[in-house]
Amino acid sequence: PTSLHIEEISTSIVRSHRETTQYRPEELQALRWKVFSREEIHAYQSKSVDEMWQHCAVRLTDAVQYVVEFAKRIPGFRQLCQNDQIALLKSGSMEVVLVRMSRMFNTENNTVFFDGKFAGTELFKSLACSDLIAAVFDFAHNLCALRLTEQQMAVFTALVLINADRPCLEDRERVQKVRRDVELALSHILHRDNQESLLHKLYQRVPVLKSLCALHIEKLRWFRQLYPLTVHSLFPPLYKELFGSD
Ligand SMILES: CCS(=O)(=O)c1ccc(CC(=O)Nc2ccc(-c3ccc(CC(C)C)c(C#N)c3)c(C(F)(F)F)c2)cc1
Repeated sequence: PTSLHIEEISTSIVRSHRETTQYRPEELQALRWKVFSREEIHAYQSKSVDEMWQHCAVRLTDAVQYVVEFAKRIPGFRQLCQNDQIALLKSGSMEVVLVRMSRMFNTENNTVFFDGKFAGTELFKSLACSDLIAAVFDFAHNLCALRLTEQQMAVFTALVLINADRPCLEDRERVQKVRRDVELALSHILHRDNQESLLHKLYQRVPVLKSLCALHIEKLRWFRQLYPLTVHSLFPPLYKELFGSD
């Protein structure tokens, strides 16, 4: 592909990213000191396990919906067969949500944007998943420290999604072809920003992403054993489709 073609791909992915994030970086920046009061934190901590899980599942599904929209706008994604589009989203959407979380992390007070304000890990106590929450916060903190630009974030998240090694793919070669262009787009952007060293650091973070998603699925299995009806009747259908083992 010509460098013009790669430029076009970068531009289109960056536009798709901007169109599919609920908050602009400057909006998140302006909100960064809007933290929950002690009373508000106490109210979250007083929720029952199943209530808090349901609340978070809804919030997570909102963020995932934007990632589904982002995927559909990545050049070449819609040309993949339906099965492969779903397989890539099933295995990659949570990873993209977690990467995007780094844009809404405040490293100065270790808080993340949730439900309209910035929350620390203690707010999620009633989930009974402190290890998962701690790992999600650590990941967001580390990635936030890399200070990715929106363009770098956009192309990196496209690369996280377009992965030919995912399970249950029918046409791997086709996925690899689409991935090739996204890889070139990321190298092009990092070269232009004179930050080639970031590529290695970003690839180093991918295994942590996988372990985070595996931990999330493990916790969901644990929760579903305790509260089958909550998952069955109160969890968003998309959440169950993407993260439920059925
Ligand atoms: C993403 C694009 S954006 O426009 O920048 C944007 C768009 C939306 C938001 C707000 C937002 O959705 N924050 C949020 C959502 C869910 C969760 C969360 C809650 C619980 C769990 C545990 C599990 C048992 C359900 C997990 C996990 N794993 C994740 C979190 C945070 F991780 F902090 F707890 C924050 C922030 C920026």
